[in-house]
Amino acid sequence: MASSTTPSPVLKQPVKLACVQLASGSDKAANLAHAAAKVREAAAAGAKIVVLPECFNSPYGCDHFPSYAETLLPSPPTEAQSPSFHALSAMARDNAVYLIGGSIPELVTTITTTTEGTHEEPKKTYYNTSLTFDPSGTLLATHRKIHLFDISIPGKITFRESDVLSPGDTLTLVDLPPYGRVAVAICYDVRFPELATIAARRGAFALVYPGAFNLTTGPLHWKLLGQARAVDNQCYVALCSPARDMSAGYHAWGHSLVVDPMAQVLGEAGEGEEVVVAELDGDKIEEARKGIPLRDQRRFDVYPDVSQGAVAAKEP
Ligand SMILES: NC(=O)CC(=O)C(=O)O
Repeated sequence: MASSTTPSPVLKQPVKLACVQLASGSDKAANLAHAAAKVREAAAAGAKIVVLPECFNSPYGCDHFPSYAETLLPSPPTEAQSPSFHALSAMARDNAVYLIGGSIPELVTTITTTTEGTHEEPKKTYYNTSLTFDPSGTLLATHRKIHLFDISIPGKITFRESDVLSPGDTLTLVDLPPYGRVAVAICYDVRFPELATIAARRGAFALVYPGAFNLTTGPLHWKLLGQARAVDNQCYVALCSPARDMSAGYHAWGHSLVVDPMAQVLGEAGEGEEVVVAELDGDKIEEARKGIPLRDQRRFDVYPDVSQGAVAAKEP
């Protein structure tokens, strides 16, 4: 059995988190300006942690990733390399909030030598990448979507991010003092419970997923997965979607939500633009863990603890 200890609270003081369910179009500069206005609105509502959706500065789709991709490395990039980096940094700084900046397509260009060794040619690799900034506008963490969205449901939806994107390979934990630690992952990553479990056992008080489910999987799984990750790990979960746009190529489900450690939905958007604000309270995590003491009842003599051993993680 797991040992019985009394860990210190993972969320050290209550904090308001906002999911900004954003309408984005094809004009990147307009998307960034609009995001800035909505982050301001979230901050004015008292949020100290603000979350934007997956691909908040572009339409979502494999055809769009290369044309919207920005160069983030070496960090910090120039304004020309990544206008989104600079816009997100300014949004965090201007509003004095932690900003989990949804995701943007990232371009990494590497120079490779051809097999003949005669000349070099650039190789382009694309990622779906989330940037987290602190209230001074400093970059705290970069998460590259680990599990690419490759699905095929006949007659409904086929999507293959791996046709264009490469997967990230590290779990991302970010310290947000004075509150505590969150995990950041992106959309399809929410379907992989191991990732969430490792993050929670490594002290995350919230699992934050910018995401963009669709009209097939959204109604079936979006809320279910948010509640499942919360109840499995007895922590908060935030899922932040783009607003639905039926004129776009990809129809996002919307329904951004925040779930508490007992799997109760604290706030949920509809389909359109909305800012969902919820107060996260460390006592709720401790109450859930005390009342249903899973952490003391685990049977690591029967199955392994996935959070132990070699995990590729960016620890803060
Ligand atoms: N868009 C995603 O990455 C995931 C998704 O829509 C789903 O899992 O369903």
